Amino acid sequence: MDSVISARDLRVSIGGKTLVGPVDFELPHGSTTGLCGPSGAGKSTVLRALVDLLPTGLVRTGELRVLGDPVRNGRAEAALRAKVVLVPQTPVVFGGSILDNALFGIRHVVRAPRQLLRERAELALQEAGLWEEVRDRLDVSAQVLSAGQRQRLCLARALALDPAALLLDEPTSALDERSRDTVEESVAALRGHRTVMLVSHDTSQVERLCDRTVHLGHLAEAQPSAALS
Ligand SMILES: Nc1ncnc2c1ncn2[C@@H]1O[C@H](COP(=O)(O)OP(=O)(O)OP(=O)(O)O)[C@@H](O)[C@H]1O
Repeated sequence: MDSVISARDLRVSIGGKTLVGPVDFELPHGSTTGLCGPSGAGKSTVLRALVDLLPTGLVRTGELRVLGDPVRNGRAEAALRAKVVLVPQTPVVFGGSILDNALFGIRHVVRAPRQLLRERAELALQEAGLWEEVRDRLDVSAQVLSAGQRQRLCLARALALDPAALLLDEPTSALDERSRDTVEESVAALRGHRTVMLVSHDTSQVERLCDRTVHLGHLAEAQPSAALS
């Protein structure tokens, strides 16, 4: 078993009609893979299919394996949700403190004393490159954070779960240049020791951050299958 995620003939359909795919790819351990394609090609839908969280009516077909184990459509268990974690395009920041937000995922998944969970959350804030900016105000409301800091807080929340794969959906699309650079630095620091799939419209960003690319084509453009370059 060499790949964290393996997708074979993966499609997403609605009412029997293929909406996205077919696509084949592997995410090797420690790789950073760009998922590219024109608007509407299905990048976000593929990420949602990988975490088995498609909107009602959309159905995944084909083979999906996580750490070698097959994931049945609509039947993923909590364990899978902690192994493959999606960070959505718009950061979801809850009403509590910065620390509460970083703890939000592991608190529900890991049974351990709060102090241990806190240590994991703090390490995740370091890994996400946010620690120096928040270490003195962990108990302050997360609502005070800037857009770039919020995106890195969501990254920390995901990293605290120690996921086998991290799926990032356009993490910088809503950010100004300076915030984009800070988020990019955080993603770049994961390279080689985290397994990441990154959706981005920005081809230069994909070149900067990724070591491989999966291209999704439009069905209408008669691309029979997605290609890995
Ligand atoms: N719940 C849904 N019901 C019907 N069609 C949907 C649904 N969700 C997505 N689609 C369709 O699936 C296709 C892929 O959408 P998706 O958002 O995954 O594309 P994308 O490549 O991420 O686009 P963008 O780059 O613009 O964000 C689109 O044609 C979209 O309209």
